[in-house]
Amino acid sequence: MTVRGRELLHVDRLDVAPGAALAVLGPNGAGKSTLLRALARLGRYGVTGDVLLDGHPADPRELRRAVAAVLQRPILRRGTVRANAAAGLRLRGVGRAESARRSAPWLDALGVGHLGDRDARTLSGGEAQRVALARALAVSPRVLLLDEPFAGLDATTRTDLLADLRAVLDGLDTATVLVTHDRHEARALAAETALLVAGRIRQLGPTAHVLDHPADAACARLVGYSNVLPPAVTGRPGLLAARPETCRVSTDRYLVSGLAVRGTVRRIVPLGGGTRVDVDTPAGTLACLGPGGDGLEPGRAVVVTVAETDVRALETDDLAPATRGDPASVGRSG
Ligand SMILES: Nc1ncnc2c1ncn2[C@@H]1O[C@H](COP(=O)(O)OP(=O)(O)OP(=O)(O)O)[C@@H](O)[C@H]1O
Repeated sequence: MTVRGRELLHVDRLDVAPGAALAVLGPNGAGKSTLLRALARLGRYGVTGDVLLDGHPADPRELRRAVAAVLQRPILRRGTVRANAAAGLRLRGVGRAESARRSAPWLDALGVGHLGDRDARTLSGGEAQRVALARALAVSPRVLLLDEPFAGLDATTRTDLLADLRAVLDGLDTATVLVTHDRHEARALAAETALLVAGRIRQLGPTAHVLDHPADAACARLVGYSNVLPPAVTGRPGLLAARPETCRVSTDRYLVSGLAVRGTVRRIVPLGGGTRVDVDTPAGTLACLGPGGDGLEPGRAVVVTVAETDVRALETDDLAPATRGDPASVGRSG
């Protein structure tokens, strides 16, 4: 997919089966929204290739009928919640009474049936997003495109909504594509996950596997294995990666087992449930997330340690952040 000759997205193939959910996880600017626009054939882009429905190339009209989308900021119209939930069906030419009858169960399924008479513009962010989802699902879409719909919600609201949506989708034949930069959303909603970096899919497979066995440094950072260690530091072949949650800061000079990297404390960052200690090492700054930073101060010589079971070996040795135009290399994992 190109805009004015610049390639924004280069995806060889991406399949989502009826009833399945695929998460596309990528950092800001990776091309996630562009991918959804490509799937719905929206916008003025140069597109090479096809969007297939049931194996047949679909034209923009067919796609408009088959696809429903929910965006990060729900666009609700003036009027009641009930009228908003029915709006998608009304747009497709369904009569007023029939639209109301068919959309009401979706408001119930998403836990906002009791708000039917409320002015939609008085809803909280979480409630509004539930109404937007009900409106999308009411048209019985064959394809549901979700563009970071949970991003603006607080953690509890998001967790509840993800669980409710997952339960609703489980009973449907709808193929769902969720784009997000949050790996927890991918885990909560999708059986398969694709990692999109700089417009290309770098890894694709079962969500649990992709999130725990990143293929390269860019994928590792995306799924929370943000401490990437080159051979020069570990003395082992190939790149290794570890999650900050599994890295410990030790003032002990001797390590019994696992991986150890010497460094000096850069700063200590108190967080909600613990402390992050940033340690400057020859591998760059490593983050260690744990219960406390007691007895540590900036400048102190320490050792960052990781248990062997928490270290992941990356498939490629490319340390450089991915840039647009990299050759495509898609790891199918799992
Ligand atoms: N119409 C356009 N014209 C020019 N560049 C565009 C256009 N649409 C998108 N881009 C560029 O394509 C890249 C991908 O944009 P996109 O919005 O798809 O990223 P994203 O992964 O959804 O990011 P975010 O998480 O920040 O929303 C960005 O560099 C963006 O500036």
